[in-house]
Amino acid sequence: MAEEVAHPEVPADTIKVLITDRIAREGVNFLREHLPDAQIDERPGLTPEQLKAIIGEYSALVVRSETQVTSDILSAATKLKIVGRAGVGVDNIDTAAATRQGIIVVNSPTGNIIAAAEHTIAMLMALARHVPAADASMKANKWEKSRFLGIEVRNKTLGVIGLGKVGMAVARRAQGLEMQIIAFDPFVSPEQARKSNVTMMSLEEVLQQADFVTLHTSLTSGPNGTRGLIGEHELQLMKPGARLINCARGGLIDEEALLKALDEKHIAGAALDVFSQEPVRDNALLQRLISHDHIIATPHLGASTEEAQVGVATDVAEQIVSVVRGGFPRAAVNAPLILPETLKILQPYMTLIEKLGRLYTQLQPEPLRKIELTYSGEIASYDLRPLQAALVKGLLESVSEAHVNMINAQVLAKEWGIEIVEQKTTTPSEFANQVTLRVISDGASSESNKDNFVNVLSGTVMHDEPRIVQVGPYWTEFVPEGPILFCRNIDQPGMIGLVGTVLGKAGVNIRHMDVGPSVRKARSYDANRPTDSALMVILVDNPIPEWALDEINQAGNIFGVKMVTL
Ligand SMILES: NC(=O)c1ccc[n+]([C@@H]2O[C@H](COP(=O)([O-])OP(=O)(O)OC[C@H]3O[C@@H](n4cnc5c(N)ncnc54)[C@H](O)[C@@H]3O)[C@@H](O)[C@H]2O)c1
Ligand SMILES: O=C(O)[C@H](O)COP(=O)(O)O
Repeated sequence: MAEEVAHPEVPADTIKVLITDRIAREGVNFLREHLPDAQIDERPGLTPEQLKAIIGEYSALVVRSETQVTSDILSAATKLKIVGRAGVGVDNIDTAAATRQGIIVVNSPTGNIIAAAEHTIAMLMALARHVPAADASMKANKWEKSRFLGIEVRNKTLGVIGLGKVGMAVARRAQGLEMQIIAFDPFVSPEQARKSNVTMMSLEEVLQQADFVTLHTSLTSGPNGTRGLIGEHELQLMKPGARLINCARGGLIDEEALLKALDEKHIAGAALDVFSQEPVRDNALLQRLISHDHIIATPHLGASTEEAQVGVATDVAEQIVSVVRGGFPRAAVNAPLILPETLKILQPYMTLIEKLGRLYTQLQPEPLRKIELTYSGEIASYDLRPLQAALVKGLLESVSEAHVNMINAQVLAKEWGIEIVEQKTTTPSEFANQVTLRVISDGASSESNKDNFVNVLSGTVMHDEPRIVQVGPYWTEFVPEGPILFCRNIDQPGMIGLVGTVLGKAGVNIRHMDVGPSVRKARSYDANRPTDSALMVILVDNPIPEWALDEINQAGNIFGVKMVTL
């Protein structure tokens, strides 16, 4: 049974941050200093069951590589906004599940590069000179000078697999040791590598030519993933007597195959900081591996320097403070990066487009198939992903339990079978900047349904305030806010008076009213225009009683009234 966090005096809306792996004090202090009203709980060593039992209380979770943030745990994380990984690798976090739930996952992409690179060099030298075994021998009161004959690394070839941030830092340091560097990384161009005196080759060539092979790719699954990148075949390709180093991720090496290659003395040794299961304690295969004479093992210490731990902890703490205060993270693993300046410009359009979505679902509650979103004017030149997210939020939140944000909008739209197609033109249309939705719904009855008139919704922003300017086939202009009555009628004298009288009788105050002709007519005055339908948009101060809606609906020449709340 999970131990409850006892804070009975804490108000219900207090922000709570849970830290489940040990992080540097500086990170915890940063959180306490910048979120003075928040409750910061450090609970290292929780079992998955204990974590699941309490995670529902928290807005933010901070982990390193030990806590497994699985989809099962996230399913209980109803208030969670952000998972902060104080480090680089996020393979212990189910980011797909977090994305579906709209939870931001952030990491510290650069905080521990040097630490990891230096540990790799330490492993390289330890392998070359048998440092750990010699030390153990000394501690056993022996003096085995001739047993520990080493090799020099100068003029040897180091094969780097994964020439990213850590891989490149290792390459630079190894060049300082006068090693030749060859590398395999399908995403790095030979020209780019040449500038750093690194020769790119195929994986096979690197394995065949290197005296030391060091792994620095992230761990990914799937057909082109890196899981099991170094298996029996690859180990056999390595030069006889070569040495292997892994300070990246355990799953990159087939550990059984490695044990075999060592037992057969095909390779001379391996240095491992990471394992397919961590901690390795009760795993028989890993126990055999780490106790092998030609293995040097460390318990995932790559990032364990004072400097790196302060760096990653404060990096993640800063992002948590920003996100729980409604801002944006610097290094989100699952969110688009939108600059604050851009976001300021987009904000009123986000409100507008969310309201257009809400208006559509309330006027026309039918399953959607496709939405064509057209942006015209200068607004079209911005990164508009937040607007698409706002649309999905508007469409779905009034009809479902979904909590939509920039993280999960695309996934949710897909789950609901909604295809969103964007068109952008910087040439202004009717207004300087305009957003128009064209909706293709699933309703077979759409054409025949007399209430179905909302296939187009359009809006703009004036003085930083959203305005809806077209609803279906009608021109209009109103601020989408609060309870609004939509009433379609024959465009003839007396209709406004009729509706106004009923509302007066019901004691409903009209805040704003707009009567829009059909778009087939010009917005300007034309005494000879033919009789047509019109749309009354009536913003009211209080909800209209049912009987008053019925009375308006049943009056002659009115074909459809609908109340919405925006
Ligand atoms: N032991 C530790 O404590 C420790 C510390 C820091 C980082 N790491 C791990 O080190 C690894 C590298 O970190 P990084 O910050 O350099 O990441 P990075 O993303 O900067 O670099 C990874 C590189 O791998 C390359 N790559 C991807 N697929 C590949 C493949 N199939 N074959 C070869 N290369 C491939 C990428 O193109 C990229 O250049 C990660 O797994 C990270 O989790 C471990
Ligand atoms: O991915 C990382 O940042 C490293 O593997 C470090 O992991 P750790 O924070 O658990 O030491």
